[in-house]
Parts: sequence; structure tokens; C-alpha cells
Amino acid sequence: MRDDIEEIMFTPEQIQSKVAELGMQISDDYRDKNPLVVCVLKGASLFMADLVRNISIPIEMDFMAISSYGASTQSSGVVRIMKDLETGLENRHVIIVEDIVDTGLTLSYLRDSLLRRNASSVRIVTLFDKPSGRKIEIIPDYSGFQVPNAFIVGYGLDYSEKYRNLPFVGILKPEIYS
Ligand SMILES: O=P(O)(O)OC[C@H]1O[C@H](OP(=O)(O)OP(=O)(O)O)[C@H](O)[C@@H]1O
Ligand code: HPA
Ligand SMILES: [Mg+2]
Repeated sequence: MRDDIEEIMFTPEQIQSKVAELGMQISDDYRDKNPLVVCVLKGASLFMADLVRNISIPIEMDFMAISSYGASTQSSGVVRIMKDLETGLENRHVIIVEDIVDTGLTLSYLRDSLLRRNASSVRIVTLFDKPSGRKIEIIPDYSGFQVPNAFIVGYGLDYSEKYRNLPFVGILKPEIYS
């Protein structure tokens, strides 16, 4: 599996230290708000698990599955809800947890859809931001690392469902998908 990686971009230690920073910021900003922390499956699952352990205030967790990539490195542009939330959003402060914002299509769809359910506020935390990929303007409220225009895998990020379990994040060799 590691032979398919061209270059390691972030080590497990770099990732953990950034996740701790983000957790501290969120704990400060959401004191007494009991936010609902929403994980966007499947990519954000590893980030979610580490992030919530770095949040020191009471929170609730819920999970949503949406998909736009399928077995491709290009977004299809069509966002589908595969699993919806179980929690009502009325008067809730929602934090959407994402692994990566690339075209922005997934999050822009998701944020609008959660705001329509009368959430008090919706903010986005993403571990990775790829601004060069944007097709729609969206600026994450909390962002870990900016990444260049390359397809990255590991720490939850997949190519065709593989590589999510790598403990680091790296650039996939282009010959794997071309
Ligand atoms: O900004 P965008 O171009 O919309 O891309 C970002 C989204 O795409 C990936 O999910 P994917 O649809 O591949 O599902 P997955 O999380 O199950 O891998 C990733 O986890 C983000 O949710
Ligand atoms: O660079 C990426 N890697 C994995 N999944 C993704 N979804 C959007 N961009 C990416
Ligand atoms: Mg994916």
C-alpha cells in the first residue's frame, strides 16, 4: 500500500498536533453552547475521532454520509445523502467536520441543507483545504492545513475506498489512477 505513495505530506505527529490546536480553538469558541458535532462519513471519521477527544467542553455527536466522488479522483458534482442525521437541528449550534474541502460542492450543499433545518449556526472545520480545486466559493471557519493541487490519501481520505487507514497523509502516485 505504501509503495503507491509518491510523497508523505503530513506525518501522524504533524496531524495530531494540528488536531489538538483545532480542538482547543473550538472548545474556547463554543463554551456553554453544547454544539452538535457532525461527522461527514466516511472521509472525516478518523479526524472526528481524534478531534472530539481534543474538545474539552460538552458536545453531542452525529453522523451523516454523503458522496460525490465514487470511485474517481474527480467530483461528480452530484451530492447524494446516503445516511441522514438523527438529531433535530432547531436552535442547535452545528459544527460540520470534514476531512477535505476541494471543489466545495459537498460542503456548500451540506451547509445550505443544515441551515434550512433551522440550525442556530453552522460552521465548518476541515483538516485539509485545497483552495485551487474550488468550483464554488466556500471558506471553512476552521482549517488545519492548506494542500496543493494533488490527489491525497490517508487518515480517512480514500482513492476508490482504499488508503483510508494510512496513519499519514501522502500524495498518491498518478499511475495508480491514470
Ligand atoms: O469539496 P469536494 O470536491 O466536494 O470534496 C470533498 C468531499 O469529497 C470527499 O468525500 P467523498 O464524496 O469521496 O466520500 P467519502 O468521504 O466517503 O470518501 C471528502 O471526504 C469530502 O467530503
Ligand atoms: O485529494 C483528495 N483525496 C481524497 N479524496 C478527496 N476528495 C476531494 N479531494 C480529495
Ligand atoms: Mg472519498
